[in-house]
Amino acid sequence: MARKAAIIGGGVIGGGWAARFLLNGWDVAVFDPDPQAERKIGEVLANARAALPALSDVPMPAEGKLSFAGTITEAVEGAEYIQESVSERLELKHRVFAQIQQSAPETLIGSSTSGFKPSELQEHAANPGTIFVAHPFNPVYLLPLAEVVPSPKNAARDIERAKEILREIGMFPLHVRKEIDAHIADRFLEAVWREALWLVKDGVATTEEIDEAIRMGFGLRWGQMGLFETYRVAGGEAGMKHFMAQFGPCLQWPWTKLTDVPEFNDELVDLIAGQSDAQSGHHSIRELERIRDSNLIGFLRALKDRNWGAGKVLREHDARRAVAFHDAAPTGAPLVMAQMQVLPGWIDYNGHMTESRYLFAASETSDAFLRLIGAGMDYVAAGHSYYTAETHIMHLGECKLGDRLTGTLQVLGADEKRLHVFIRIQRGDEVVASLEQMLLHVDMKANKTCAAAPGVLAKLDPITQAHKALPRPEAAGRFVGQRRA
Ligand SMILES: NC(=O)C1=CN([C@@H]2O[C@H](COP(=O)(O)OP(=O)(O)OC[C@H]3O[C@@H](n4cnc5c(N)ncnc54)[C@H](O)[C@@H]3O)[C@@H](O)[C@H]2O)C=CC1
Ligand SMILES: C[N+](C)(C)CC(=O)CC(=O)[O-]
Repeated sequence: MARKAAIIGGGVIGGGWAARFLLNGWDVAVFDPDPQAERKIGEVLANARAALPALSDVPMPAEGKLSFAGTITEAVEGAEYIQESVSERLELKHRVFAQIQQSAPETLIGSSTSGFKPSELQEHAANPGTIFVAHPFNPVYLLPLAEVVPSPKNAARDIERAKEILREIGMFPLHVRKEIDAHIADRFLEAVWREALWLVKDGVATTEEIDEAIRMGFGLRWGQMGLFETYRVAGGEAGMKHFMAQFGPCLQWPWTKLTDVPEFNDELVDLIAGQSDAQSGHHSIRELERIRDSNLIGFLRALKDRNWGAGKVLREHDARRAVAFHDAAPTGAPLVMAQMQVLPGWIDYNGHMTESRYLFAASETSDAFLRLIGAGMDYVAAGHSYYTAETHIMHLGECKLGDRLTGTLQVLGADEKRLHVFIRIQRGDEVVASLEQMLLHVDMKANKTCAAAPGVLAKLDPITQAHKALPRPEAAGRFVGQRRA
C-alpha cells in the first residue's frame, strides 16, 4: 500500500511538491479550487518526469497515484503528511489549517510559506504543534532544499519525522533553529532582489546585466560552496580571518543600499572565523581550491553540454580558437579538436574512466570538427547533420580521475555523403583509445542520406587532401577481436 501525501494548493509550488512525492512512489491527493489546477499540475508533472529521473543512477520507484480531491477533507483523508502551498496570505493559510485540522488534527502539516514564521502560522490553530514551515525552492521536484522551521510548540520528534519524510523523497531538510521572517535563504534572496531593484531603478544595470553578473561569476561559486566556504578560499592560505580583516572595513563603505550592518569588531571576526574553521577547517585551502575547481569544471561542462550561460561562453571560445588554430596551423597533422578532464561522474566501479566516456570524448572531438567545417548547431537547426553510422573503439589505456585528455581527428576519407575519420583520445602523448568512425550526411526531415552543403564540402576538402599525406593508422580497418600484428 503506497503512502499518501496531501497537497493543499496546487500552483507552482504545490505542483512541484506533488511531482516530488509522486515520482518517489507516494500517492498524492491535491486540493485546489482553481479549475486550471489539474492542467497546471499535469504540466509540472511532465517537466518532472523528464527531469528528475536524469538525476538518479538507480531505477525510480513506481510512480504514485495522483488524485484531485473535491474538498480539503477528502484530500487529507488517510494522508501521512500534508504540505500546504496556498497563496502567501496569512489569513488564507490560517483558514486552510483550520479546515485541515477539522478532519486531520494530528497529521503533520508543512507550510511552503516563503516568509511567515511558524509561530505566526500556528496562531488560532486547534493543534498548533502539527504546523511547521517546510519551505522549498522552485522547482521543488529538482532542488533538494527544504527549510524546516519549527516553533517551540512543535515536538522535536515530529520535526525529526518530518525531516525523515523529506529525506525519503530526496530532499535536504535544513533545520532552521531560530524562527525569523523569511527563514534563511529568502533573506538572502530578498537582499539581492532589493539591491538589484535599486540598480535597475537607478539605471546602473539592466536585468540582463545583473543576471550575467550572477551566472558568469559568483552564482557558479555559490552553487557549490555557498558564501562562507567561498570566502574562506578567497582569503588564501590565511583563511577566513585574513578575509575578514581585508574586507571587514567594506561594511562601512557604500557598497550596498542595505546599510544596517553588524559592528565590525574582533568579536564578529572571531565568531565568523571560528564557525568557518569548524565548517571547513578539515580541508586545507589548497584542498578546497582543488575541490572548488573540480566542482566548477563539472558545473561548467554541464552548462557547456547545454550551450547555456557560462557554457555558451566556453563553446564560443572553443570555436574562436579552433578556427584560429586551424586557420593558422598546417592541416598536415591530425587536428586537435577537444580538451577535457576526467570528472568524478566519469569513474565507474572499476575505479577508472568508464567505457562510455571514451565515446563521449570522441563525440566532443567529432562535434568540434563538424563545427569547424560549418556543420554545427546552426547547420543542424537548418535540417541537415552528420550521423555516426559505425564506430570501432580500441581501449588502449586506463584513465583516472583528473586526467587531462585531448581528442585528435584524422580524416581517412570523405565524399559528399560520407565522412570516414580516425579519432585518438590522448593523455599527453599516450593514446588511451582510438575510434574509427563512419559518419553519414543526412537530410533530417527526409531521414535519408544526401550530399553535404557546398560550403561544408569546401571546408572539408582541403583537410581531406592534407590528411592523405598522413600515415594510415595501423588500427584503421581492424575488426573486433583481430589479433594485433
Ligand atoms: N513561487 C515561488 O517561487 C515560491 C513560492 N513559495 C510559497 O509557496 C506558496 C504557494 O506559492 P505559489 O505556488 O508560487 O503560488 P501559486 O499562486 O502558483 O499557487 C497558489 C495556489 O493556491 C491555490 N489556492 C488558493 N486558495 C486556496 C484554498 N483555499 N485551498 C487550496 N488551494 C488554494 C490557488 O488556486 C493556487 O493554485 C506561497 O506560500 C509561497 O510563498 C515557496 C517557495 C518558492
Ligand atoms: C521569491 N520567493 C520569495 C517566492 C522565493 C522563494 O520563496 C524560494 C525560491 O524558490 O526561490
